Amino acid sequence: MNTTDDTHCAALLARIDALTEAGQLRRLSGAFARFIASLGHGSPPLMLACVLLSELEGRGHSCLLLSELAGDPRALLGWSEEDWSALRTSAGPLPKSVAAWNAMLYQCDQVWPVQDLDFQQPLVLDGERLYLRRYWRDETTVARAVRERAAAPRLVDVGRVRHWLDTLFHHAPREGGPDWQKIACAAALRSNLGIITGGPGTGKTYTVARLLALLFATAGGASGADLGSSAGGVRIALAAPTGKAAARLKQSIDNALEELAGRVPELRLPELAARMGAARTLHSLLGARPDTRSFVHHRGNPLDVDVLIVDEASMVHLEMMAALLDALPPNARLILLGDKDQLASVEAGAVLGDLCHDAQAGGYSAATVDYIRAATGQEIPPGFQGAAGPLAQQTVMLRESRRFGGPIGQLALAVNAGDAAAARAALASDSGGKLSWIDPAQQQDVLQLALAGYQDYLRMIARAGAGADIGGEEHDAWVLQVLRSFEAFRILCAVREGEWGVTGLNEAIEQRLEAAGLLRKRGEWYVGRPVMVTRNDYGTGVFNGDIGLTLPDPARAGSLRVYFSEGASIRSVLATRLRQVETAFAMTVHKSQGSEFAHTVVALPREGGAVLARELVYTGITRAKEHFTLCTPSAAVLDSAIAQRTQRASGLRTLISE
Ligand SMILES: Nc1ncnc2c1ncn2[C@@H]1O[C@H](COP(=O)(O)OP(=O)(O)OP(=O)(O)O)[C@@H](O)[C@H]1O
Repeated sequence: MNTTDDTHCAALLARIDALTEAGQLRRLSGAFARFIASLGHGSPPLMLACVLLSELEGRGHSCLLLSELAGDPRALLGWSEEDWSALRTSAGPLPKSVAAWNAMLYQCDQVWPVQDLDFQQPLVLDGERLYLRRYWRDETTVARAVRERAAAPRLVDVGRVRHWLDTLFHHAPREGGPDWQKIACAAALRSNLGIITGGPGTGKTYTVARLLALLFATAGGASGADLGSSAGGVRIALAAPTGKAAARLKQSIDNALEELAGRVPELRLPELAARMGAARTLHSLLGARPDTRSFVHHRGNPLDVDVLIVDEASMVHLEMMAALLDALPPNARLILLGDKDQLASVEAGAVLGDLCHDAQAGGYSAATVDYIRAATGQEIPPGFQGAAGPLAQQTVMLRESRRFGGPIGQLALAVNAGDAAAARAALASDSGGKLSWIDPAQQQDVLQLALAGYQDYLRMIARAGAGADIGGEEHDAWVLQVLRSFEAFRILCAVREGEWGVTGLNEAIEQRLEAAGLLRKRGEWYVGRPVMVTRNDYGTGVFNGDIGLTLPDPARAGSLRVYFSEGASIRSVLATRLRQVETAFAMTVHKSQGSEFAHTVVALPREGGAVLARELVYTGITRAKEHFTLCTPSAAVLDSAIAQRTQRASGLRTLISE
C-alpha cells in the first residue's frame, strides 16, 4: 500500500468507525471491509465498496450495482448527503464511472471477475454487479433453474385440457375479458414452472385447486374415468414460508376441492385431497437442520415430488428459493403463487417481484396466444401480447378480485398505483365503516384501538377462569376459540423502535390493558400474552413468525403454555421452553405477511426512512378482511410513503435473460 492509500485508508476507517458508533452503519460492515483488506491490497475504493455492499445486504439487496457506486447510492441506503459525502471524501479519489469502477475491481485480488479463473475469492464481479459470493451463487442457481424449467416444454393434450377446463371453471369472469384463471392453468401445464400472481382474493388458490384437478384428470393417457390409477403416481407437495400460510393453503385447497367434488365425481377429488397430506413450511419440506444453513434435501438427495405448490412466494428469500430449486427434481412441476406487489422477503432478494417483472404487461408470444386459444378457448387481448422471454410465457397475473372489492380494495389499488390523492379520497370517503383514518394520530389513539380490539379475547379468557378447569377436547375447542378471537384484530407497525415501533407500542399496550384490568402482568410471562417466535427452534418445533397465546397449562397448576393454531388443530409448548419470542400485540407489517385479520390497524411513524414505502402500506392494507384503520402523524407521511418504492438491487432478471 502506498502512503496516500495508507492515509485515505486510515481516514476512511476512522469515518466508518464514527458512523458505526453513531448507529448509521452495521458493525459488520466495518469488520467486513477490514477483513477484505486483510486478504490483499486494501485500497480505499475497494473498502468503500465493501461497506456499501454489506450495508445493502442488510437492507435486502443481493448485490451492489456499479452504477449506484459511480452515481449516488443515498436513495438505496437512506443516507443523508452529509454521511455519504463524509464517507466518500475520506476514501480519497474514487473511480468516476461504471467502467472505471469495473476496471479497478477487476484488478483486486479479492474479487473474482466471472469470466476469469476462479480462485474462490469472497467477492464476485459479474458485469456491472458486485456480489458477496454466496448471493451470486444463489442468484445464478435460481436464474439457471428458472430458465431451464420455463423453457423445457411438456407435452399437452390440448383437447383434453380444453374439456376439463370447461368443466372445472363454470363461472365466467365477472369483468369481461379473458378468463385469466383458466389461462393460468393451461400455461402452467406447458412446462415445469408456472407462476400465478395476483392481489388478495383474485383466486390464486381457487385456480391452483383446479390446476391440481386438471393434472389428475390428464395424468394418464386415458379418460378421467380411470383416473384413480393414473393419478396414483402423482406426488403432490404443498408448502409455504410460514406454518400459518401453509395451514391456510391446505385449508383453502381442501375447501376448493370439496366444492368441486360434487360437480366432477369421476375425479374422486376427496380421495386425492386426502392423499396430498398436510402443507408444510419450506424449512420442514427441505429438511432444515439445526445450526447449519444446509438442508437434508438438495440436488444429491432431491425431494420426492412430482408437483410442488408454494404459496406466499413473495416471502421466499433468495437463499431459500435457491435451496428449493436445487432440491426439486428437474422433471417435477413447480407452481409459485403470490402477490408480486407485496413487500419482499425480510432477507436478501425480491425473487417473486423479479420473476414477475412482465406479469402486468403479459408479453405473450404468438405461440402462447395460439396454445392458450386451443387449450382454453380464451383470446389473449392484443394489449397483453408481445415478445417477452420464456419465463413471462409461464407467468399469469389474475386481475379480478372476488373477495377484496369495496373500499378496502379501492384503497389498496390506489396505493399500489402510487395515487396518493385517490388513496386520501378513499380514506376520507364514507366507506360504510370499512375504512378509518386517524390523522393526526397520537400514540394514545393507537392504544385506544388496542383496548377495543383486544378486549374480547382477554374477556373470553377471564370468563372461563383462564380455562384452567376445562379439560380434554373441550379445552382444545376453547383455546381455538380464544385464538380465533385474538386473530380478529392486529396492530401493524412499519418500524421496530420508537413510540410508533413494535417495541414501544407493545409496552404501552400492555400497560393500557393492565390499567383497564384486562390482564395482570407478572414478569415476562402472563396469561393472555400473545407472542411471536423470532427464531426457528427445532427442539420445540416452533418457527420464526409463528404466533401463539399464553394460557395456563390445564395439566400442571401454576405453569403456562403457549398455544399455536394450525388450521383446525392446536399445538402447545411450555412457555419457559420458548427462548426467542417477543410480545405480539403489535407486529411489523413484514411479519404480518401471510396473515389476515378482520380489523387491521396500520400505524405509520413520522420518520421511517426507506422502510416507509408503497409496498409496505399496500401489504398492511391487504391484511384487512373487514375493517382497515390507518394512523398517521400527518397526511404527508402517507403521501411520501406512497411515493416511495422499495427497490432491491438484484441481477436475477439479467441472469435469467442471459
Ligand atoms: N372464478 C371464480 N368463480 C367463483 N368464485 C371464485 C372464483 N375465483 C375465486 N373465487 C372465490 O373468491 C374467493 C377468493 O379466492 P382465493 O382464496 O382463491 O383467492 P387468493 O388469491 O388465493 O386469496 P389470498 O391472496 O387471500 O390467498 C374464494 O372464496 C373463491 O372461492
